[in-house]
Amino acid sequence: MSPSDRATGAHTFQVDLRGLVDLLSHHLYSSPRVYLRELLQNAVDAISARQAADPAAPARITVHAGTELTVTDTGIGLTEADVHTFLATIGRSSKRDAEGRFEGVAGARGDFIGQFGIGLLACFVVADEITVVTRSAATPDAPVIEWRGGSDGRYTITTLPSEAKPEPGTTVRLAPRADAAEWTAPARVVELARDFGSLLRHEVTVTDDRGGAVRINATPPWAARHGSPVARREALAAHCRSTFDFTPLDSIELDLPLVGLRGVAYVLPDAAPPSRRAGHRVHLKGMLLSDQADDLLPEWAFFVRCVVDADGLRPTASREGLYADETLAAVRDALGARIRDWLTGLSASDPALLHRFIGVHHLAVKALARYDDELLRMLLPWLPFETTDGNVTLDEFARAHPVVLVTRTVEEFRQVAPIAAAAGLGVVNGGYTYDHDLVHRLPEIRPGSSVADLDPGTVTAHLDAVDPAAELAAAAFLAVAREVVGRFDCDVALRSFHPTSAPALLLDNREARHERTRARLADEADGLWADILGSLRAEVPRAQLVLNHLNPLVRRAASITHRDLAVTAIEALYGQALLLTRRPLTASESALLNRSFISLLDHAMLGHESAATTPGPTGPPPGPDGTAGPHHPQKES
Ligand SMILES: Nc1ncnc2c1ncn2[C@@H]1O[C@H](COP(=O)(O)OP(=O)(O)OP(=O)(O)O)[C@@H](O)[C@H]1O
Repeated sequence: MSPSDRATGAHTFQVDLRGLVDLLSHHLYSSPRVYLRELLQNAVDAISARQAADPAAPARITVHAGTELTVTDTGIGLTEADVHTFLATIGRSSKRDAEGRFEGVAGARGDFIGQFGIGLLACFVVADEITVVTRSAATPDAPVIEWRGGSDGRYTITTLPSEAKPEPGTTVRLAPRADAAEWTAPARVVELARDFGSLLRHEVTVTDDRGGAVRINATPPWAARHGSPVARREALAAHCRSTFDFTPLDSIELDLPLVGLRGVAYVLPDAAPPSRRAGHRVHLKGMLLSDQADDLLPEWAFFVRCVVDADGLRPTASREGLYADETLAAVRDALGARIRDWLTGLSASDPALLHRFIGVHHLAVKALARYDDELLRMLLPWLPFETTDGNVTLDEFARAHPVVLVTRTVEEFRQVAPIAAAAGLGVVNGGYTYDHDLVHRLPEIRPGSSVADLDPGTVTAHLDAVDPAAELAAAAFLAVAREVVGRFDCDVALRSFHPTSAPALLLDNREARHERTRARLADEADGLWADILGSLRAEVPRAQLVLNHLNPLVRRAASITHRDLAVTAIEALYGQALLLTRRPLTASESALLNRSFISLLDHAMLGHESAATTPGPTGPPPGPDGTAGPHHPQKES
């Protein structure tokens, strides 16, 4: 402390080494498995440092999984002074200088994976002691040094005879604790080494006590030479199968030289829900950083899973995620553009594949096309929509229908589609996610086509009016009908339409229903609430019950003169049309259905009883009180 420090009362932080080692080694990483990643990474960096000065230097990493675990490299090694400086100082790294710049030729070339000077501590998750035996390649006459470090922060340094390590390089040795033995068992070590190191650029081998040796890395398929484009495609598909366990619909090669990125985006063969973002495997300089990276691609690209290896992206300190900086944002945009290009290029290069792709991923494409004019122009004609002509593309549909009508909800579509189709109208179901918006953009892509929202008025206008005499004959019945359904804010019209088997059509839409509910609440409420709801009141939109004059049942109903039966008939027709809309019913609608059903049953049984008691088919059925009468009076249920 300087005199001036004393004067101002300045002090220096003290570090409790045990606590720090515990924090970094146990709490920074998500799983003990990372110990092997840190050891492999140090070995790779040591080889890069040696090769920067001597490109012909050997480049081998051997992991031995036996009673002890060792990782041996042919890298740069350390002198005794290096050991004190780098191994024994937490946060000090030979790969960066005091200003945080990468050190030396290898550092300048961006060859190093490590940078924080804390990685070795990950070994304390599985062992209480780390032993490093090292011989420097940079200082050939430097002795072999053994460093032993404990998780309590103590370390010793011993000079060993030259035979202890005849060649330059480093061996790190761990004696796993009993409770961590599962992480160093040979089979587990092979699995971990494959997972982390499959793309490492130096030879990595795992050996065991029985003399077994497994090579865990090979040239990735995108960097290897292939005999033909077909062989290349097959090699990529095989890589996808072994990495992700699916056969891709296609493989999109990724290459961004500016950040030294190469890899592949594999197109999922099945639809993935947009909410489930696919985890990508991101390697930095060959070493796996994450198998669940979700910020590598734009959100819309949820139909691919990537494997990439990049030099220019930065890891977070736990080395389990990508550091969210401008480079990552630029990489995300560039990879997004690449995937978009693949998609747009497909329509020219492989329409059959595009069809298969759209069959599986049309939701993703629709989501994407809403914000991307070029893609929309390219792909809208290919996208399937539910229409009155079946499941067809918009292009096909627009060719057959100069005016494309679109519903806002699936429910409206279900309701009017058969009748509209019979009346020659072309209707698209706009009720599914994105579809309504997309259909409305059709005129931008197909000049001359026109799109309109389907409303009840449009449908009714296309249904044939009945002749005035028939209308007049049905006037009494229609008056009862208007009175009965008027209570539900519904009008009644008599029209002729196909199919003749449909007795009635209820034209209604969700907005109108909401508006009616609001108006009813305003009527029921009092005080301030009624004023507020009342001030919102617009003209209350009414639904429309269209009775089909071509339907034999409706014709017979139209001639009913008995009021009670007419009420039951209209309630039954309205109830049936209501059910066909497939929307939830209100309490009063359910009560109406119930009532009409019971009344009809009553009428049917009455007819049956009268047939049994009355001789001759022409006699009128008796009333409920036993008196003869043409019809049974309506009963309230
Ligand atoms: N196998 C090795 N060969 C040579 N030097 C090594 C080896 N392993 C570790 N070192 C030295 O020990 C230092 C500390 O290693 P450590 O793994 O803790 O951090 P790092 O690799 O520098 O950075 P990071 O925390 O990002 O992994 C390294 O900078 C390096 O100088």
